[in-house]
Amino acid sequence: DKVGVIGVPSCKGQSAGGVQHGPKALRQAGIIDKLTQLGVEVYDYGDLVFEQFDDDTPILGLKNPKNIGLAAKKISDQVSRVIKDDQIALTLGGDHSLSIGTIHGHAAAEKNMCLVWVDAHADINTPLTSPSGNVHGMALSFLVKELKEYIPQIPHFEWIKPCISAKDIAYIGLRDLDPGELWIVRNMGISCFTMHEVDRYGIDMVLRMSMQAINPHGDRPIHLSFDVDSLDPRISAATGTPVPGGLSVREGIYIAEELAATGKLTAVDLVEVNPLLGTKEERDLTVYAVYMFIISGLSLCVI
Ligand SMILES: N[C@@]1(C(=O)O)CN(C[C@@H]2CCCCN2)C[C@@H]1CCC[B-](O)(O)O
Ligand SMILES: [Mn+2]
Ligand SMILES: [Mn+2]
Ligand SMILES: [Mn+2]
Repeated sequence: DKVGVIGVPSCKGQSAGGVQHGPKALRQAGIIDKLTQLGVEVYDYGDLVFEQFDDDTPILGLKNPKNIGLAAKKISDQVSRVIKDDQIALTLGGDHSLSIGTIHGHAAAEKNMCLVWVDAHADINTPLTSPSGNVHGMALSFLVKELKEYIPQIPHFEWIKPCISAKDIAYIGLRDLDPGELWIVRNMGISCFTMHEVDRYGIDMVLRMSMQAINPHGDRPIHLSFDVDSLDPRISAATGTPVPGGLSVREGIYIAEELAATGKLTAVDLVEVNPLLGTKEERDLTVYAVYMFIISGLSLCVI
């Protein structure tokens, strides 16, 4: 397989400075060199450049609508192009609001795609249920067809077409949801494997149940959106919203390997690495965990 790497130095979906340096930190870890050494054909599209707009007033509490809405459009177009070029779109973030663009772009290129969201959080607050106004916690609400009636008109978001159904999504690693998200996940029937299910069934069974739910015939392109805060903070402290009791590195790697082994992995987001948070050791460990995650997975794509 071929892999197209897209850097997205986004930070406006949340409030901790530094996450925009995630792409640089992941590149410096040597992801591209290692994949190349392993025989993966890698195309590096560099980092997307986003025009900065200072006149960006919050709307209904949602912060940075203009910057995020316009950035997401660029991301969507780029991811679409990469997938249409028959490459796996590997997006290096940046905060999780970038997934508005990557999932929208993936669906534009592969309308039958399905989504595995690995995260401590559901990131499905609507602008009206969000406790923070940070778009990284709302990304999915703009994309899920069944939520359309609950989403108010947001300037610069009008171009976003909901492109995925609740039944096409599987969550893994959840352990910190807001009340509005809990209602949505329960009432929309989204497959949800929290850390409780990971403890109870083990990661292999959780993956089998996830695929049974969203990709039973193994014919659908898979979008894997990986928030580094899905991992336990002891191995991924350099992130904006850490939550105790997360996945081990081995569980994370297993997810990447199993999804890659399906041969249907078509897009991967690596998000929320913030090199400015935590000590140097914590940063290096966080980056290394993401490196191991992606190398283990994509190196299987060579076979
Ligand atoms: N649901 C949230 C939102 O702001 O919407 C609230 N939460 C922080 C809050 C801290 C106090 C205890 C309850 N949680 C962060 C999350 C977004 C994470 C976005 B991600 O991309 O990092 O997953
Ligand atoms: Mn998270
Ligand atoms: Mn997230
Ligand atoms: Mn986070």
